[in-house]
Amino acid sequence: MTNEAMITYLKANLSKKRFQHSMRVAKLSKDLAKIHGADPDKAYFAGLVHDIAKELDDETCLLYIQKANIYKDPSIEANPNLAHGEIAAYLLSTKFGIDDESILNAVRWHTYGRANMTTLDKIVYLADIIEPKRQFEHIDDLRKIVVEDLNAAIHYFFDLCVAYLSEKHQIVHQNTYDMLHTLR
Ligand SMILES: Nc1ncnc2c1ncn2[C@@H]1O[C@H](COP(=O)(O)OP(=O)(O)O)[C@@H](O)[C@H]1O
Repeated sequence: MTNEAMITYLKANLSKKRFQHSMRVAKLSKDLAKIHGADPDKAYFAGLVHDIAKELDDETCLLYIQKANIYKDPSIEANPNLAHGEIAAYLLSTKFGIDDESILNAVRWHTYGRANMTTLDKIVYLADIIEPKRQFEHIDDLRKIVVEDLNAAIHYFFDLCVAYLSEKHQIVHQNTYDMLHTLR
């Protein structure tokens, strides 16, 4: 599937806000791939499609969680839409014929990470968090660290994320701890 065809699909099927976010994540993922030695075209495409399932309601997410046999971490039990990355990878492979595992994995794990993240996984995970329209305390520091060192950026974001999630009384997905323990 070409970038153009996917952009047309996303424009027609996502809200304007989500579509524009996806375009920014695609562009930033491509730029980061050039800096950190990943494939810029794969990074662009993964960024483009990362949120293809983000606007599904909880009922539909639960359906796909069953269908795709997605592990029901307590954080997902509490918030089925948290699994939108894993659902997106399932949809991209079954409905769009995308078979590049490195792209599917970057999409699959973009929200909570996984053990042994690849450079492409890290790029899409971080691009989603720091795309130009995001705004939160310490984001400018985080943006600098992302350019220097992807692993350090993930550690830095984790501390912010834990504080943010505990404020919202949300549970950190187990994969996020696995990601941190295996970063290299
Ligand atoms: N339960 C969770 N476990 C681990 N990481 C999470 C969890 N919820 C959110 N995150 C991380 O925090 C970021 C911001 O979360 P949130 O504001 O809920 O999502 P978004 O702004 O993408 O809609 C996500 O992109 C993800 O990296």
